[in-house]
Amino acid sequence: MSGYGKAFTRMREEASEAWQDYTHHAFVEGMKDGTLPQAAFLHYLQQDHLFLTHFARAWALAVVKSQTHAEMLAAVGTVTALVCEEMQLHIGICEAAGIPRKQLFATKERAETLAYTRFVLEAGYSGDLLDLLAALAPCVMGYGEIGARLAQQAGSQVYADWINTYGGDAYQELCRTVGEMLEAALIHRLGPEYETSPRWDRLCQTFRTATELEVNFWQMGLTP
Ligand SMILES: Cc1ncc(C[n+]2csc(CCO)c2C)c(N)n1
Repeated sequence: MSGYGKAFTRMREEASEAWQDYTHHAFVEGMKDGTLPQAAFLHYLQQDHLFLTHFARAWALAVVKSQTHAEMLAAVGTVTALVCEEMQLHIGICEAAGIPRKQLFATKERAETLAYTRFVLEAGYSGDLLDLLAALAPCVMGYGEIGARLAQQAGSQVYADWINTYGGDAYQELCRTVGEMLEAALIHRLGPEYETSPRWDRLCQTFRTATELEVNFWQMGLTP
C-alpha cells in the first residue's frame, strides 16, 4: 500500500512504468541533489502557475460533479486551499525568486501545460466524478510521493522549500483525504468490487495518461 488508499495503489500499479518515470524524473532528481539549474526551476514555476489556475477550475468542476455532501466538502476544501493558499503562496515564491507578478501573469502557455490541464478538464466535462478524479489523482499523490521521498533523501538545501511543502504533514494529509475521496466515490458509483466494473480499465487508462502528461511537464521544465 502507498498510504494514499487502495484505489490509488491499484491505479498506480496499472501505470507502474509511467509512474516511475514521473516520480524519478531527472527534474526531480535534480531538485533532490540541488543540481537542477535555477533557470529551469523558474521556468517550471511560471508554467506551474498556469497549471494551478486550471487545476482550481478542475476542482471546481469536481464540486459540480459531486453526488454527496461528503464529496462536495472534499472538493470545496481543495478549491479553497488552491485559490486562497497555494496560488497566493506560489505568486509569493515567484516574486521572491525574481519573477514579478506582472511577468508571471503574462506567461505564455507551453503546449505541455495546455495538453495536461485541458486533458484533465475534458475528462471531467465529458465524464463523471470518477473520470475527473482518475485524471486528478496523479498530480496530487505524485507530488506527495516525490515530496516524502525527497524529504528523506535530499542531499542539498537548494530546493528545500519545495521539498518541505510537498513532504510536509499538511500536504501528506491532503493526499490521504483525496485517496479516501477516490475510494469512496468508486464504491458509491460502482460498488465495493469496483475493479470488476467495465469502467475500471478506462479509469486506469485516464490515470496513466495523466501520469504521462506529468512526465512531459517535468521534461518541459528542463527546456526553458
Ligand atoms: C505539474 C504539477 N503537478 C502537480 C502539482 C501539485 N498540485 C497541483 S494542484 C494541487 C492541489 C490539489 O490538487 C497540487 C498539490 C503541481 N503543482 N504541478
